[in-house]
Amino acid sequence: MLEVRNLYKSYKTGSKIYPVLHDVNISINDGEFVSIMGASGSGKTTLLNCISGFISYEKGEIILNGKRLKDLSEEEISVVRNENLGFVFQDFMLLDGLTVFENICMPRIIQNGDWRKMEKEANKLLEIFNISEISDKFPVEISGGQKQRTAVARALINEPNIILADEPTGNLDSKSSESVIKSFIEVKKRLGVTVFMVTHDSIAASYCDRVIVMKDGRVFKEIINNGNRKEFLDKLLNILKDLGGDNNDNE
Ligand SMILES: Nc1ncnc2c1ncn2[C@@H]1O[C@H](COP(=O)(O)OP(=O)(O)OP(=O)(O)O)[C@@H](O)[C@H]1O
Repeated sequence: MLEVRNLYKSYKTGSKIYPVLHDVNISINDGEFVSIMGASGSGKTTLLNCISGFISYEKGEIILNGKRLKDLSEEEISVVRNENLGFVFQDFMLLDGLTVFENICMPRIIQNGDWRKMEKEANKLLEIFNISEISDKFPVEISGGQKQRTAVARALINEPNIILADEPTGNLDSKSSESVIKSFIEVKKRLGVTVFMVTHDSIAASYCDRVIVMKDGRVFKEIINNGNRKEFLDKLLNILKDLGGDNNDNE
């Protein structure tokens, strides 16, 4: 369970203070796949970075697996980050000199984990994401979609229960985007992992259980997917149209 309660965050530049998040309240259930959308500058990445413990905030609470982030030391936050969270970024962040298999194992190698257990888990992830055949290839030899699926597998090697993804389909064509989103659905179904994704891609968001739309640092609307993806996408597009601005890459 991930909860954000009455969150306020501002940035200070020189003597000026720029408020970015105002009284944000979000609650995400275990195993839910939730997207966060909204115009550029509405505070989506800031919210994700607060949840990751990468940046501080002035007021409010973030509760991850029952732990209030504010009560934790830097060291304890790092432990939560390593054990409970997996990260996926727009730019994949794979190491060019390592194969797909080695990239996936990297977070576990850093932790000096049990090699045989790691190998077994990496093989399971390769199979889930349909990348077993490219496990010995290097990032330069694979497609964008395969790179991102490798990155999702890497995010899961330490068995987190929450994946935080910032624009995971931002650098992909529509077919590769779909393959990445389907990998998140697999993650949710087979491993029960919660996925929280920032995106401008309404097609990608239409696969989610719920979409939270932000406007000017506030939660503007929440839309629940009742199972009809086409209907959900139409609803989403209408809300984004009402928002105006550059909030939708698919229009
Ligand atoms: N480190 C920072 N220092 C000062 N201001 C910042 C900083 N990071 C972000 N901002 C400002 O905070 C606001 C929210 O930024 P944020 O990146 O969270 O928005 P976003 O909704 O993720 O935007 P985008 O969709 O373009 O990625 C913007 O006005 C941005 O300029």
